[in-house]
Amino acid sequence: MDRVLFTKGHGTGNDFVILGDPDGALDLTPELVAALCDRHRGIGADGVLRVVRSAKHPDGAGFAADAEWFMDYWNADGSIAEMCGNGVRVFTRYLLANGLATPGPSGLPVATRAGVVRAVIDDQIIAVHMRTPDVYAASTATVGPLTFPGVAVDCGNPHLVCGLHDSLPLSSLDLHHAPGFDPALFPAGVNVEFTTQGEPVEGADLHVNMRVYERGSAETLSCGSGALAVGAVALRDAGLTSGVVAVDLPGGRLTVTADNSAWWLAGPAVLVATGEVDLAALV
Ligand SMILES: N[C@@H](CCC[C@H](N)C(=O)O)C(=O)O
Repeated sequence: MDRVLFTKGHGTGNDFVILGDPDGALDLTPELVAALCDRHRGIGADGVLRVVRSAKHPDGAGFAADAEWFMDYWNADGSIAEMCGNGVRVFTRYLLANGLATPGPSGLPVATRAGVVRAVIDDQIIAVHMRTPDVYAASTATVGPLTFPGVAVDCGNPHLVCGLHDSLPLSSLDLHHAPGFDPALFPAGVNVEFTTQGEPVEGADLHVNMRVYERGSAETLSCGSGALAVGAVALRDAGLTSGVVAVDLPGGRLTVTADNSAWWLAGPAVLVATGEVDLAALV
């Protein structure tokens, strides 16, 4: 199976190579994923989404009764992650575009390593009912000589949200290298979000600007689960248990809504290309 069909898509600039593999026949390896995501020698992406029937993947089989499709998510370096908020939204767009699923009255269930989430489609915007983020510990991140206090948040995958003082713009951070973090608190690594408070925007209770350095993918234009973590910390810091948080990232705006303990992540999800890749030419 040297030649394989792929689709390229993104959610607010967080881009993915999507591989339709309903029966789990593809021998996806860390090396192959890293080669596909290589922006010079491969297709180029922040990660790979394998679209596989839950029943046909060992990590998805336990969810097969609740969700037909499993998002097998891989970071650009070939590592596997539990959750990808933008990935779920792009994955849903792929299912719809290829006639692989039809949303029911309560949306479209998608299985992930962090459990089953539900996507609701409103034209260009896809909103996902995410699991409740758990804000659980104080920690720090370092960028060069700078140390930033932060808060650990579990969104199914690990996050560390660090608020910057108003005097330090987000653009001043050098995120060419991975921020330092406490490996005792994050033994499997962590996605690090840096935030500043935004000006008031219409339709949102809070507005936050954010940059992210993702575990396994370096700095990306957007991170959905990161935005969820940032939204949870912003609401907590404002003393709110529900509300709407507009999160502006380099790739665009995501909206986090907490409503009666239900947490939603919403934003655009776009498919931009389809093609055929010669796997033998990659590695
Ligand atoms: N960009 C994703 C998160 C992808 C996984 C992350 N890099 C990890 O290793 O946990 C998102 O939109 O949530």
